Amino acid sequence: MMERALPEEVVEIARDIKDMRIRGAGRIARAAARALSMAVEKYSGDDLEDFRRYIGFVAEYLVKTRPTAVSLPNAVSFVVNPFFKARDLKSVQEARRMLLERASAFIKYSEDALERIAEIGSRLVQDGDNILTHCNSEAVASIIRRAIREGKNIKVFATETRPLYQGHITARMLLDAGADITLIPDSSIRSIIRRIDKVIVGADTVTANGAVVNKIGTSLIALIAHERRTDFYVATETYKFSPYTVWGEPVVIEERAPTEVASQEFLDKHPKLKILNPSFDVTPSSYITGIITEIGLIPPNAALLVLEEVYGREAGHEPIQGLDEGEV
Ligand SMILES: O=C(COP(=O)(O)O)[C@H](O)[C@H](O)COP(=O)(O)O
Repeated sequence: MMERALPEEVVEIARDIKDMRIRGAGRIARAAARALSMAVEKYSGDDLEDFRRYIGFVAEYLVKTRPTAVSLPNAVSFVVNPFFKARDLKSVQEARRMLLERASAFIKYSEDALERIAEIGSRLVQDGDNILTHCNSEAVASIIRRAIREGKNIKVFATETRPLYQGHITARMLLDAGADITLIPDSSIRSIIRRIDKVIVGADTVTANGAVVNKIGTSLIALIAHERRTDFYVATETYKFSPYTVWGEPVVIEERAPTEVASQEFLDKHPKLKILNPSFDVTPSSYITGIITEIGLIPPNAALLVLEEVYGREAGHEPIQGLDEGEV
């Protein structure tokens, strides 16, 4: 792989994604689209072949920041694939325009999708509902905000979401929206579930067979909800459906640093101690009541149909084009 200097703004966004200053699958996807725009704007040459290699390099660099949320490679593919497929481009200028248009189209799509999800999701929320959520999902937050705006009197229970406490972000966000919100320890779900009418969580990846990959602990909540016959919904944009899983490519579960679980001091004191810190888990489709997307409320078993709808006959596997071309 050829190393090449990247604009500082692109490096900074990649670093923010890696270190989770930008986090959540939707925000990560939009940040990647923004980073691609910046990379395009900062390119100063006029050699189309060199520009192709440069964009391929930036695309791969961005995709490598975090492995689990398919929204990231899907956003990058949405922006760069038409460019790599276009055989009639005559100048860098023309290519630049195309990429910038695709990047802003993705960002707009993503923002509009959240509004649609809010609209569709809030129809499921009844006045008086107690809703449980896990981690921090802007798709879920958009539904809850909308339900509150519609005058529904609801209570929200948010898990802390250890080890990084994304539940605190959810609590802050929803307090700002005027929600009645209660923060609960992750381990309290089984004793609290009897008070819950609906669980709504976000997604990092939805597989072709309707399983949902989301923050670690999600599958345990789904299991407990299933045991008690409590509805368990997933709110997600369709660009979190993974075309890569159609032919069985596994979803890589991110393993994060041991220091997120125990302090360096504690680890130094106990050098034989092992730590496992998987960041996501997989909830099987049989525990999921429905998936709330911008194209409608779908049964998890229809995930493959959504992939066909979004990717057409390319749903099998559309890798980011250009990444295996030449030296990139
Ligand atoms: O699991 C997480 C975030 O994990 P992390 O904090 O490790 O990124 C969220 O539930 C999904 O990304 C959906 O979020 P959104 O609906 O905002 O895309």
